[in-house]
Amino acid sequence: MQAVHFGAGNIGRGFIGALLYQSGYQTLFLDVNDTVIQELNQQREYEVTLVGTEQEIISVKNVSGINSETNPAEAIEAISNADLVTAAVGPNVLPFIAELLAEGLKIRMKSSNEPLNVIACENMINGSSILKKHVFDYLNEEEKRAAEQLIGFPNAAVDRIVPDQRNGNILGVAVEPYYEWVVEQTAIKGQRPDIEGITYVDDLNPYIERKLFTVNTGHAVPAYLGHYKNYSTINEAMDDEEIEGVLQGALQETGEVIVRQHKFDKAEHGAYIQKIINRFRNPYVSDYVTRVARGPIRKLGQNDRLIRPASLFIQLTGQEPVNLATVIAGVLLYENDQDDEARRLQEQIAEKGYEETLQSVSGLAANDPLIAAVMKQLNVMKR
Ligand SMILES: NC(=O)c1ccc[n+]([C@@H]2O[C@H](COP(=O)([O-])OP(=O)(O)OC[C@H]3O[C@@H](n4cnc5c(N)ncnc54)[C@H](O)[C@@H]3O)[C@@H](O)[C@H]2O)c1
Ligand SMILES: O=P(O)(O)OC[C@@H](O)[C@@H](O)[C@H](O)[C@H](O)CO
Repeated sequence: MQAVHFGAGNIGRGFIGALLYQSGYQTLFLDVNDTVIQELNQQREYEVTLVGTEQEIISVKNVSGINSETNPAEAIEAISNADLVTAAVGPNVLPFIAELLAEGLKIRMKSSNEPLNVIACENMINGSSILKKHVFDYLNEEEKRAAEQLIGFPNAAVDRIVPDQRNGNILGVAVEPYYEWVVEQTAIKGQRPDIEGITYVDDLNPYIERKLFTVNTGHAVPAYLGHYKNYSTINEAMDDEEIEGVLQGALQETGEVIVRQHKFDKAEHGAYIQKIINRFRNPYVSDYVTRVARGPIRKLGQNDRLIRPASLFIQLTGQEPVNLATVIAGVLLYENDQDDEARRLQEQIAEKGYEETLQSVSGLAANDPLIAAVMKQLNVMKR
């Protein structure tokens, strides 16, 4: 079985590629990083090291790559012949892979009636549905009708902490042992892909919101407050009692929302929160605050890990989400010249000020109580 995966980065190699190999797939990675593609084609395998109290090494074999920027024709052909397409390129990159994907799907739909599923494995709500919309921009009406019949875009939630690799080994990845890959089975066309480790569910919404608003909201706390306090790694930030306090508080706030919205059991959710916090403390995983804080404009988006649960918390409880407001203030204070979005955010702040910038990137109305709550915390932090 042949899988085509967009994005041979951290999660692509450290999670999706490993599970696909263990389930018997040959995986062809499409990426624009030529060094990684060349190395994949030379080595034809790489190691994923599960780091915890004990180490385990998985040799991921049957892999190859195509530089989809310099060699689009081969990439399109590979897509047209695939048994499964997956992607982990980052939410902002999905529009840029859509045309190539659409070209591959057009060829496939002309030559075969075999269904195909495309799974976007990004930290976002409705990632595959959003990718589908971008792909459909490149199809005519007849192609869209055929694609509605044959091409599934099931949404997914993926969870495994895969830090940037700084060990000089281009392909090898050190990852935490924990993982979760939940896929919306109702949107699948044809047979469910038989991948060991996927949990299929009818309604993904509770799972993606629980993941995004616990793991990713939580992760944002040591990232932004850690950077604010001059720590460089998540582990260092996790040793700071004040940060730990905001983390616990923020996850109580998002927990209130998740339990009420999705009827999760309160005690079970409490245990889930503590398990997540322990994952951030894993001393064997060395993760930099700048990776976890990357893309601050995206992270202040209306449906992302901070604004959405904070808004829902206000709506549902009528109270101020003091801890989430503190993290959002931390995002507004995030300065990092190496991060394009952080630079752009600070440029906007210099031009329009914090309040107007927050409104424009989050889509919140000027009189939204969350804006006032964030400004209150920002003033405390700037003192
Ligand atoms: N790293 C994690 O811990 C983790 C965990 C869960 C989910 N995710 C999500 O997975 C996605 C990828 O994250 P990552 O950490 O692997 O990032 P990454 O930067 O390590 O990998 C992204 C890869 O996409 C490639 N890419 C960029 N533009 C491309 C294009 N046009 N076509 C093909 N490839 C392209 C990049 O070269 C890179 O190799 C994000 O949405 C992230 O939120 C990451
Ligand atoms: O990938 P991002 O930028 O959306 O978020 C940064 C981290 O929180 C994220 O990559 C986590 O490590 C991952 O989501 C864990 O499953």
